[in-house]
Formats: sequence, C-alpha cells, structure tokens
Amino acid sequence: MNHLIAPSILSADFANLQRDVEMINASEADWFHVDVMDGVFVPNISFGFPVIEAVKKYAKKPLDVHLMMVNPEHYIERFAAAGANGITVHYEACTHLHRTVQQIHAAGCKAGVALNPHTPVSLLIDILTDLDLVLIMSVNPGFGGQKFIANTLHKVKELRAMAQAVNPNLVIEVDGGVSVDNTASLVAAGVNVLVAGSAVFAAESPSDMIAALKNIDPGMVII
Ligand SMILES: O=C(CO)[C@H](O)[C@H](O)COP(=O)(O)O
Repeated sequence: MNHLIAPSILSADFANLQRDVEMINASEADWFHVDVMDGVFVPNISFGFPVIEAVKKYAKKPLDVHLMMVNPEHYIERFAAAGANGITVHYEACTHLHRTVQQIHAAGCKAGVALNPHTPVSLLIDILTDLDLVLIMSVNPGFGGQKFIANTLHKVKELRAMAQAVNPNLVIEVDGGVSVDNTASLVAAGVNVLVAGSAVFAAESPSDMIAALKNIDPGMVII
C-alpha cells in the first residue's frame, strides 16, 4: 500500500482545534493521530476522552489513538466509545499484552502495539499474527518536536522482514521527528504510516506540508 500520513493533533492549536481538524479533513492526510499521555508512563500529560470526542465530532478520517499510559486495559472500551478506530498500547505498559490486544479487537478497533526506542522488535514475534499495527517510536515518547532517532530505520527493516513470513499485511507506523528529510528512507524501509506533528503544524502551510510528506518518492533514496 502507499504510505499514509497521520498528523498528530498533539501539535495542533487547541484554541482553534476545529479549524485544525477541518484542515486535516481537507488535506491529503489519511488518519488523525491522537496522543494520550498520563503523566506516569511518560513525563507529560496531554488529553483524554473529551478532546477525543471533540475531534471525532468533526473528523472525517479514522482516529488512530496512541495510549502512552499505564494500565491501558482499564480504558479500552471508553476510548472506543469516544471514537477511536484504532488503539495502540505500549509493549512496555502491558503485562498481559495478548489479552489487551484481544480486548481492543472485542471493542471493535484495530489493535496496535507501540515500542519505545530501546525495545527490540524481536519481542513481538509471538504476537505478530494478532496485530494490525506496530508503532515504532522514533523518539522517546512524551513530547513533540524531538530529534528523530536514526536507529529506527534498522528496527523498521527488521520488523518488515519478520512480518513478511507471518503477517504480510502488518501496518508499520513511525512516530517522532518525522519530516521531509527522513520520510523517503522510512517508506523505503517498510513504513506504511507516518505520524507527523511539528513538521506539519509548524509549517507555513500545514496542508502543503502534508502533501509533501504524502508524495515523497521512496525510490529516490538508497539506504
Ligand atoms: O507523541 C509524540 C511523542 O510522544 C510524537 O512525537 C508526536 O506525536 C509527533 O510529534 P513530532 O512530529 O513533533 O515529533
């Protein structure tokens, strides 16, 4: 599949949230990426159900909800009810990851697992067939505007090779420091979904930047 773009509303202007949501609706973006931070799993607090419900009210594209929180299994059904189409939990936050993935599917959502930069992709081998998506964090989660960690490219390639045998339709997503400088390399390595926050919202024209990220040709890059 062609790669998808998921602008992260963490970087949106919350005083003008409806405007930013409508900009994404009208742009070439494919999904909305929604970052939930609890102040425990990550050293930041973002937003919860009311903001997701507000985005859902205007969004015309799927909501990809990334839970950076401990005990996500306590809240799966509420995130689904708030409007999530896909829910991603962290490997590092789930003691019973397989059960939590089943719970996400039972709530009617696509199921994803996120890996922090230090977590090897090989740890997912026994759950890969159950997943719709793996999110490889390319920064330490908690804040937008950080520098892309270059080792992410190796992780993407390794995961794509692992998935080829057991789950060739696995969606690989990357989040953190994504920009026009690394998009082609990431797509060439096997990424399907690029999350971009500050690259989009700090651009002079966010919708033009979304188009630029979307239309990069991975064939131009040798990695
Ligand atoms: O949530 C994040 C980190 O936890 C992401 O980095 C954020 O979604 C994207 O921001 P940016 O593109 O500015 O790195």
